[in-house]
Amino acid sequence: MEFAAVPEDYVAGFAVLVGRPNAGKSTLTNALVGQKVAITSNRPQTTRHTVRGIVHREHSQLILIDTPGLHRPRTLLGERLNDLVGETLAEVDVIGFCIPADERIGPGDRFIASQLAASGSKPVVAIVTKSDAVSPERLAEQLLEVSRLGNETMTAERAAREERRRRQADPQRRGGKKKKAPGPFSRDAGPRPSETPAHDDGQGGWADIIPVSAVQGYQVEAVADLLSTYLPDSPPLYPEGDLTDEPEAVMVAELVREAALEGVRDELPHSVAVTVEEMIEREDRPEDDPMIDVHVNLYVERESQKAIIIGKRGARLREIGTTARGGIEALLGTRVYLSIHVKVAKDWQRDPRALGRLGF
Ligand SMILES: Nc1nc2c(ncn2[C@@H]2O[C@H](COP(=O)(O)OP(=O)(O)OP(=O)(O)O)[C@@H](O)[C@H]2O)c(=O)[nH]1
Repeated sequence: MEFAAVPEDYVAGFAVLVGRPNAGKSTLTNALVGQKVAITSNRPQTTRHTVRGIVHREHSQLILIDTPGLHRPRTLLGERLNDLVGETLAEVDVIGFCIPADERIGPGDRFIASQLAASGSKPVVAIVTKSDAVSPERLAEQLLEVSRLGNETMTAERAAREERRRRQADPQRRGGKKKKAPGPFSRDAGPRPSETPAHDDGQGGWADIIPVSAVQGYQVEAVADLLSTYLPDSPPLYPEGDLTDEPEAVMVAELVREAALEGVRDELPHSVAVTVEEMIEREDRPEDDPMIDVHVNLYVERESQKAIIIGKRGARLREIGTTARGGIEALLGTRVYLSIHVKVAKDWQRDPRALGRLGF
């Protein structure tokens, strides 16, 4: 691409949307990018893989990374998800913390806020999502509560940081005997660089707070503008027109997984995983009507779950296949033959080798 044509004040960089499951991250990503790239569903935690959307503007390029909901780890898989989120936070220029307008701020939000405050070095914009779902009065209240949350978590984190610094500067306060004066390379020599706040927004809380409705398109542009103000001067990082750089196979797997979760009575989002074994163009097809053979494995943890997925005489599995095939055909732009093999992989969530095989 031709960088010489880029305006002098061009900015480009990475943003990540975090928030508890169902907070509206995927829907907002899609609204910002203007095309469906992440997978949305009304079930929590469907977004396992990092899916990027790119917002191209005349003077900016905002690369959005959509992460799974940051949450308290329960299983090894949960821990992996949180690791992934931690790594992503370190790589971005700005963090958008999504908090839905139509739910009270809860322990999940507080947990995430404290994690963000502790990681400390990146500006955090609080985005109050689904603002169409509540009255203006309730929205105003929620904005106040979000601002309060920012003040509480950031202030508490700063106090804790200050306390750590004091303890390190004064060994007696740590309850031990008085030691020799610390040498220059000792841990007691003062605050370590990582404990110095790299970003101080001067407000005691969030870098900014903004309400949005991804569904009604209210303030979507404003969110893109606001996030872009935190990007560094840089030429575009991706050629224009790239909406996602996610490998197709990952999207295909997500489409199958999403279809498999729809309509399942019990919430089993962590018990289903999908791998794409093969995607090959079928030979001997007319040139104007190609077809791709897609073979996937759908893993569940128990025989009982396998029975749920397959359904009576295979009825559910056929439905899953039809729904997923529709999405995959739209994605690939050709006809698709989809075959799904349902397999039981016992306790795959707790088995690191199985997790590796499944791409985590
Ligand atoms: N009314 C309204 N509903 C919304 C809006 N944005 C998202 N939703 C709904 O909220 C639900 C969750 O949205 P997602 O975008 O899948 O949420 P998420 O945070 O990506 O969820 P996970 O993938 O589970 O982390 C879906 O049913 C959406 O239709 C909005 O602006 N207004």
